[in-house]
Amino acid sequence: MSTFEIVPRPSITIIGGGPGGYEAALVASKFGAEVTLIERNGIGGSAVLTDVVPSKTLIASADSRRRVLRAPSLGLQFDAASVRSNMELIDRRLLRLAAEQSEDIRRGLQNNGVRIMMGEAKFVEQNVVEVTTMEGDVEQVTSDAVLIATGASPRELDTAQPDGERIFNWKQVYAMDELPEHMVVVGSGVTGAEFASAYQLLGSNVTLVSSRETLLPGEDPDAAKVLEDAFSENGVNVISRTRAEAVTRTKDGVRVDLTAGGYVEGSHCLLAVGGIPNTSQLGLEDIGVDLTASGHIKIDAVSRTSVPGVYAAGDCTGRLALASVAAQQGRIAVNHILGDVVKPFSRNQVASNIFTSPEIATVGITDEMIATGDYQVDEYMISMSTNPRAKMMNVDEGFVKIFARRGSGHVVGGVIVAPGASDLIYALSLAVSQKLHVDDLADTFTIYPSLTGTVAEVARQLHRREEF
Ligand SMILES: Cc1cc2nc3c(=O)[nH]c(=O)nc-3n(C[C@H](O)[C@H](O)[C@H](O)COP(=O)(O)OP(=O)(O)OC[C@H]3O[C@@H](n4cnc5c(N)ncnc54)[C@H](O)[C@@H]3O)c2cc1C
Ligand SMILES: NC(=O)c1ccc[n+]([C@@H]2O[C@H](COP(=O)([O-])OP(=O)(O)OC[C@H]3O[C@@H](n4cnc5c(N)ncnc54)[C@H](O)[C@@H]3O)[C@@H](O)[C@H]2O)c1
Repeated sequence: MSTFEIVPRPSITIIGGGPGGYEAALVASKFGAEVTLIERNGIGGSAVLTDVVPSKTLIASADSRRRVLRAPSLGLQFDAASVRSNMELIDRRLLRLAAEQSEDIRRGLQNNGVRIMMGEAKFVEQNVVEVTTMEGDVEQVTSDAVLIATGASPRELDTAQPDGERIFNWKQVYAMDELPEHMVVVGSGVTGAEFASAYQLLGSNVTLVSSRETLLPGEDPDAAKVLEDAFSENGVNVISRTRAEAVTRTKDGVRVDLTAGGYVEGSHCLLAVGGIPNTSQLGLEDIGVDLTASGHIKIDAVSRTSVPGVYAAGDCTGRLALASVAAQQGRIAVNHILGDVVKPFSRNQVASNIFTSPEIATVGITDEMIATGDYQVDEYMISMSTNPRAKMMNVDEGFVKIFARRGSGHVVGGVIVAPGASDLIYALSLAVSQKLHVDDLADTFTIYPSLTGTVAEVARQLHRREEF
């Protein structure tokens, strides 16, 4: 007799086909659950179709142009004026990549036996979800548990309505025939900073309207400073401590009125003023799911909502809006539903990367958390400009910083600002998740010459000699 004959096959309904939903669906179906995934737009979610994949593909083109234009400093000679960004080709490529990835995920789900329903879902009861399909048919799905992974949408300002021609939100920006002559980016969070960096590197003039004193509020201040210097050096015009009051079309472009007075004109405007959770049309109030004041779904560390059997993951929960976090929360929910070993979600181990030039990667405890006084750490930072490989590559900006628990010497966090920081951070991420000691990092072989040499060097500086 097989296990499935003894234990009934649990059924799980998942609303939303982004990383929070599709990762959970894959894990659940592999472990024998009967899974229905409902998606109203496209499999892969916003992450694959409009947010992560297109923006990072755009940035890959921008970064290639940056490297080509820097090549003369390495002794290469060519006509730099001919290195132009063809937006039509760039946008076509990134949309194709996004569509292909969506299709890969759809195939993977189907191969694993997940039932995919394309349509809009809402709760009827806590274990009954009603789906209105693309064709207008209505069907009810009843299951043992429901996972909500409905993501978020761009926040809109009444006085700055995107029209998809000159005024964009981040989902609309990939339909341009020509490189914007002057892109005004509103919002200096991660989205605004990444797009400002990308369009400048592609060859646009860029103005960034920042409501704060510094760029990247909440991120590592040393890293934000490196980016501010890079923007200043590259000619990105940052207007700080003012908000965009209104954005309107002019004859040839856009005009952005500022709350501090005055205005800035450009050819195009990109609004990057944050997101709002997709939680309002789901019938959550009817079944008693608790929401925060901002409309996010309240969950605990194993992704449970206030209603038994209803779980939530990803951007709709407002806990670190990252694709990797959404996927982990979804996997945790499934493990909990299926009664498997569950490791609760821990903010203190999350790694993230800001894909500007240079990249900014962070893991574990942050400067902001240390400032609360809850964590006692020793920290050390070395500039990348001292690294031999960086010199060979003509990299003169960036650093490695490590936080070690004071007294024990265990690595609890770190920041890497460098080209390829998104890959370099893995060593620190492993150290944080496996509770390695700074001496473990220091004693691990690195390649000479390599950027990771600086990771080991920072760890060596944090070594404490035992007193005899
Ligand atoms: C410009 C940009 C760049 C980003 N880059 C990165 C990055 O590089 N790395 C990173 O980790 N994160 C990045 N993020 C964040 C990342 O996109 C999100 O954290 C991630 O998409 C969250 O995944 P999710 O599954 O919660 O939601 P989503 O990816 O938004 O998927 C939710 C899905 O649910 C569907 N849905 C909603 N309501 C319903 C309903 N009622 N019925 C059926 N379906 C519904 C939606 O159509 C959507 O497809 C970026 C965000 C932005 C805006
Ligand atoms: N590489 C990545 O992993 C990546 C990339 C993009 C976004 N994200 C995630 O998505 C989430 C959202 O980031 P975001 O940058 O889209 O939103 P955000 O809410 O973090 O930043 C929006 C910024 O716009 C400002 N703002 C609001 N109204 C304004 C106005 N009228 N004028 C000027 N500024 C205004 C806000 O003060 C805020 O600083 C973050 O958690 C981020 O981590 C991740």
